[in-house]
Amino acid sequence: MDKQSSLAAVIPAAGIGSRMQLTTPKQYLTIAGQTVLQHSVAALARDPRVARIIIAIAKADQHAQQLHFSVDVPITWVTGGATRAASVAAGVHKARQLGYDFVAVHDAARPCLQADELSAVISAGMRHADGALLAVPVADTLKRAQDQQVQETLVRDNLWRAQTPQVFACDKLLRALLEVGVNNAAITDEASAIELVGGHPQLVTGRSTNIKITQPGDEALATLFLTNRNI
Ligand SMILES: Nc1ccn([C@@H]2O[C@H](COP(=O)(O)OP(=O)(O)OP(=O)(O)O)[C@@H](O)[C@H]2O)c(=O)n1
Ligand SMILES: C[C@](O)(CO)[C@H](O)COP(=O)(O)O
Repeated sequence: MDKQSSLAAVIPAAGIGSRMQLTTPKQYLTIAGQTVLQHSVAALARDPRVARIIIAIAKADQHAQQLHFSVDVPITWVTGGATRAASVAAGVHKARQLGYDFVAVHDAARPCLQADELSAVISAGMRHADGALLAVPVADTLKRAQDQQVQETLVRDNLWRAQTPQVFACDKLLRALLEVGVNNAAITDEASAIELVGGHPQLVTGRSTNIKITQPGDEALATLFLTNRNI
């Protein structure tokens, strides 16, 4: 019988959240009774295929050790890097060291992920050679501007907003991240690293409720989504 493929989740949680303009990094904000990171960990632990959760935190982090995670999945901590891609690479490297075949990378700052979204992207990512990511088709009319004056309206056909989780074979993702370089500003997500080495990850339609807490006000929206699961 074939060995069953194993999957670890990797959570980049080493950012400072500068756009939120808070003194505490956004992953440690408490919303709906738990920190944003605890919500994200709980969301990932809901899929039985997630065998371990690897969390990349900043070297000087003083918040993570104070948190309790009520999940059955083992948690491993690694030190993140100066960029999101460097933090992800540290987590994927650990996943490979521990013998996992696949990784599901999920931003600490996306606490509203739902179980069916996670399940769909894991299935697609383990099936497609170039992996898969959750994404939402662009619904608004798009303008390119200069000095806040419209220069042109873009054709929005086939444009998607990338989210996480993004699911790839460990070896493939690690090789791509190292080849394109973790300090490369073009690498804003895992799929972009795979694209730059010639891959075509599969898009899995998610929901707009899977927001990334990025700017002031996003935490109120996330609270609303977490407390009203029928939205
Ligand atoms: N060096 C970094 C930078 C970001 N992240 C993580 O990547 C996710 C998404 O990044 P982003 O929203 O850009 O977070 P920050 O970099 O913290 O925010 P900002 O850009 O506003 O400073 C977050 O969970 C963040 O903690 C990370 O692990 N390591
Ligand atoms: C990975 C990501 O969340 C997908 O939308 C996003 O690319 C992170 O980007 P940011 O520039 O760090 O906000």
